[in-house]
Amino acid sequence: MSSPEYVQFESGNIGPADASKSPRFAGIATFARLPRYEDVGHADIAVTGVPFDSGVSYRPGARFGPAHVREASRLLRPYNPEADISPFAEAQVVDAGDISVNPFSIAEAVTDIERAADELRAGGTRVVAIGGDHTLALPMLRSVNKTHGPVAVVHFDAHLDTWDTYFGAPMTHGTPFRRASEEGLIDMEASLHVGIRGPLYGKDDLRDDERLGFAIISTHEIEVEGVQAAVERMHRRIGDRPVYLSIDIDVLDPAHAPGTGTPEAGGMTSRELIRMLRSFSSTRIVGADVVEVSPPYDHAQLTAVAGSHVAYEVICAMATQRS
Ligand SMILES: N=C(N)NCCCC(=O)O
Ligand SMILES: [Zn+2]
Ligand SMILES: [Zn+2]
Repeated sequence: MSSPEYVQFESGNIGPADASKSPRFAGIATFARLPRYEDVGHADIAVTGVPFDSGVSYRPGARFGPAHVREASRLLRPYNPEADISPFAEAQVVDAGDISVNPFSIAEAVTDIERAADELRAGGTRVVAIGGDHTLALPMLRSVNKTHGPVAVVHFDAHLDTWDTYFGAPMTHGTPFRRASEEGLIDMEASLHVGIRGPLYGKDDLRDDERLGFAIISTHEIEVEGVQAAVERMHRRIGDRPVYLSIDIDVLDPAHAPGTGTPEAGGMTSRELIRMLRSFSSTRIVGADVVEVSPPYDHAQLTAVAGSHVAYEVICAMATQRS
């Protein structure tokens, strides 16, 4: 068994295994069949898995998300015609494997994730984390903050994730953005949630959320005003600030992404989400995550295909920018 033949671009970057030379269904899965970090030794952008779901409040399983997304990402191709970019030629993109996270202690796992993100980011590499549950956004933001200060968080999700505690636990998948706001990690003039919908605990959730520094573009608003109007409003708020993109796959309707822990009816289509993500190509993205893919509730890789394409679009938007 030989190792796959990677594409060598004129830019010097090493791309994915060549699907015309080694079948895309063969070999150990890396994201988009990219080389592993250790095969290249440096990276502009690193995809890393965070197999952690001890922060979920309902259905578990997202710990298996990274492996599932990698499997479904085998079919991604190296040229994105809509964005007119070959992301893996423009930037050296690698799969950095999974972060070793403690499944029995959320506090330790959060420390593990922050430390691993710090190490990956040390040489200027930008990290795209594949979850895992949404708890991981907190340590990712803590890491990014050390370089960039408070960033514009653009958070695609059905849920606010600015709740306070569950059973007294401060770090869960429903609370990362409240903690991040309290710690001064977010730019309170420029952060927003996109795709919010579904029942809340009460009106105070919205009052708290606003006080914590978030604006909301709801799924309802996207439906009534249209995707383009939502994109324009989003970018008016972000301006030219550094952006951290956090994408909970449950922002999609359960018809597009059934494999997730806390599904809510009436969500966006994957087409709408991809269109919104493409608008970030002119934005300085300093880090990103794609979270909450839970394979036990998935069917026919629907959610993993959506997750892998979402991560690919984020990489495309990042690839022409320098950190
Ligand atoms: N981050 C996600 N996916 N869900 C948060 C739901 C929190 C709740 O149980 O109300
Ligand atoms: Zn959610
Ligand atoms: Zn979430």
